[in-house]
Amino acid sequence: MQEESVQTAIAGQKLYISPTDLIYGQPEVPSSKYHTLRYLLASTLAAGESRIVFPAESDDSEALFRGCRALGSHLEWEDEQHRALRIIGVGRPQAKEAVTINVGNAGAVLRLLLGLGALLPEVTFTTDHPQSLGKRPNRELLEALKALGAQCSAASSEGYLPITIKGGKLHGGRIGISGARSSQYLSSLLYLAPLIGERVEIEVVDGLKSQPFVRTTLQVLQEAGIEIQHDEALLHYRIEAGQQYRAREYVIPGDYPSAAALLAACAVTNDPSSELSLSRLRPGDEIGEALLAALRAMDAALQVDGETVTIRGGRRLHGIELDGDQLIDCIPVLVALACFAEGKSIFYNIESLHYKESDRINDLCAELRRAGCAVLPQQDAIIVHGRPQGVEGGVLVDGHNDHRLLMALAVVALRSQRGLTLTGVEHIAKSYPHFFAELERLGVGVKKV
Ligand SMILES: O=C(O)C1=C[C@@H](OP(=O)(O)O)[C@@H](O)[C@H](O)C1
Ligand SMILES: C=C(OP(=O)(O)O)C(=O)O
Repeated sequence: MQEESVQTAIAGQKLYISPTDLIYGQPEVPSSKYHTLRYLLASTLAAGESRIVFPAESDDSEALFRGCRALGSHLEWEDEQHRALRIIGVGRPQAKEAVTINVGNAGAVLRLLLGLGALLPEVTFTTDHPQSLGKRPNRELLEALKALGAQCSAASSEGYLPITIKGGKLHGGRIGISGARSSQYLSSLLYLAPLIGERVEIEVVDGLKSQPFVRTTLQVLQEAGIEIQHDEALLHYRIEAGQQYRAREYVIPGDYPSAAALLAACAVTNDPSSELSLSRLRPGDEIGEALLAALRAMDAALQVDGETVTIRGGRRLHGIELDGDQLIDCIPVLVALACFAEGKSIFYNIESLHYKESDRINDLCAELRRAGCAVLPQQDAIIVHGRPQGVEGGVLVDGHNDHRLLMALAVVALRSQRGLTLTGVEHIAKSYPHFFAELERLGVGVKKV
């Protein structure tokens, strides 16, 4: 078996992650994927020049850049280090001819662009990830767009890609949208509604999952000068016509779900000298606060100083009961951490994890069990029986096209006796291309196999 050191994870390669007792350093946390998406779209929809400092760089960002350009905006890096992006926005999306957008594996990018794409005469959305994004539903959103006057056709009745929308002439009115499987459908309609030219009223039916993302959407829309009236429960919205997105400068904070993987990686290590310090983590972020509270509840050694979060290893962790809907993208790494906590953990209210890049309940549990963890998948929960003594490992585990599963499996490898070999590692690039290289810099043995 030939082994060499890792720089980037490429297709077809496997990575062996060693058991590791000690990690140490100040890793650079990637920029927030949630804010990059929202600020870039707001800038695309504003007439004039906007500037975005520290946009996320990842496969999802590349898909977003392609989408913004297809809507008619001009994007340009300000400097060679890619610290800031200048965007000349279009005001209202424009295209003379039919356009095609490859949205990669980026669910939120797809969903938010589906809404805005309905302002174009004809747009087709495709994916080069048919096994992942190609199997995620869009039906409810397409039905809402039809109710606003768009013609939509999809590869299946569930609204799978490829999807073609013939739009252009939309009308307002009162529409319903399901919030049961994804909040992204609602966010999509909230971005579109101000540009329709008539008042739109939206009623969320079936409850609303992932509410923190809707609050982030509303916050960004407000910063962009868009007024949305809504109730406290986030179920009813009224959006008046005649509004315009405002061009401005935005600064992207650090990404909490990426930070969650690093924090869990440190918390799982046995040596009390393990320590990571992460910066650019904005205090007060709803998902961030939920993440820190969950780690504290497990008794991880955390210290917060302004935008810097420091964590140490070598602690006996405790099992938790957690409503996972408040920090849905952080659940896989928290489940991985709970595999080494004392006692039982229950992650509940997580049914929407079935509809992510993989089935993050069944696929995650299958791989964790292979590694030696005691986890039980349920329809809307994961139950973990912690094994503080560690797990055997020494097997091949697969990421199921899913960056968050890869991060979770890497965390487990650190506390295994024989390490884990990960397949499908290239999918890490969806949100955190340098994750494995960063682990290696922090002291983890990461080898291409
Ligand atoms: O709006 C967003 O930016 C996102 C919403 C969430 O999806 P759901 O609303 O489908 O849970 C989340 O999982 C995704 O990574 C990003
Ligand atoms: C679910 C995720 O992303 P998306 O829905 O944007 O594909 C994620 O990043 O964990």
